[in-house]
Amino acid sequence: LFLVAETGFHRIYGYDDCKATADWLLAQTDVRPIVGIVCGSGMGGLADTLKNQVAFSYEDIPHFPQSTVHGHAGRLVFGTLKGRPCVCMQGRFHLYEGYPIQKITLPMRIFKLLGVETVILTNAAGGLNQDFKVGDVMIIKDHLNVPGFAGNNPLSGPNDERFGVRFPCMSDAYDRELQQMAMEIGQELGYGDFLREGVYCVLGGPSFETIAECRMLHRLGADAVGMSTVHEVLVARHCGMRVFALSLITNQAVMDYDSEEKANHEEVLQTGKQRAEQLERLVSTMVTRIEQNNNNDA
Ligand SMILES: O=P(O)(O)O[C@H]1O[C@H](CO)[C@@H](O)[C@H]1O
Ligand SMILES: Nc1nc2[nH]cnc2c(=O)[nH]1
Repeated sequence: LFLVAETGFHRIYGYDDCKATADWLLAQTDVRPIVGIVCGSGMGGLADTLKNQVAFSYEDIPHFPQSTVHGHAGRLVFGTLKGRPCVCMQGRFHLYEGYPIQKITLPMRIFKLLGVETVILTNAAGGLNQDFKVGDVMIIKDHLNVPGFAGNNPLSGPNDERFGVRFPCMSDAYDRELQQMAMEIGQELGYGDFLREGVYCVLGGPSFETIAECRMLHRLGADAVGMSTVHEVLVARHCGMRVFALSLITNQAVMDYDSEEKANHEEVLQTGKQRAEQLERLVSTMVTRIEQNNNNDA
């Protein structure tokens, strides 16, 4: 019964709710996705590259939250990428939208119950690493979960063993093989000049960081800062899906009191547009190889 318990004002969606939503979706499409993709701010074009689409507006999907942020269309798109069955969130949810953290990550559990094995997460982020430039693509190798330090973790609350263990390991959160694969594909596609790797730090937002905050995060080992992804990674790993994540560096975090730069969402969306095609090619090539990897394993 605790699965439908209330925490404070918010209903927790449990296994049965996630299953009901997954079954509702599966009843309306023949696509059986093995890869789930989440589009970051301004990167929704990725979803448009899926062929043979069956798309659902978030408002029509039982238990699904609604997108409220510009650059997040609010559609769940099923289809194929180079023949491989995928599902793609054209728009994600963020803490600052006011949703309880468990609701932000609900789609990851629905992905799992749809049959998804590998999740590819994308986001827009500010560059803290001084070697990074706007337009760089950072393969995420690790994260700093700042809201988690204060107890704001989507896995808080009763644990349902059908999803995963009470205390999941996170030292292997980002699949090393997939990171390697992305590097190789990036080199093959001629993206070596703007492909990086690094540590992503999540904050609650919606305000962008102060100069002192950027300096602090940089000293703590973060290469990029944003307001998403990490919560999804925690829930995806908890239920045993493989995770690959990347950040598009859409702006330079301001680290210097002499700087005239000001972070803003328009710049974030604009950079997304400029790199859209290359990101789409990188992700779709990865999807092709992920399938091959699984076949090789079999
Ligand atoms: O992380 P995504 O969804 O790409 O969005 C990023 O861009 C927005 C700020 O411009 C924030 O929501 C931040 O998290
Ligand atoms: N927190 C944060 N999120 C972002 N998303 C895109 N750019 C940024 C940034 O500079 N800071």
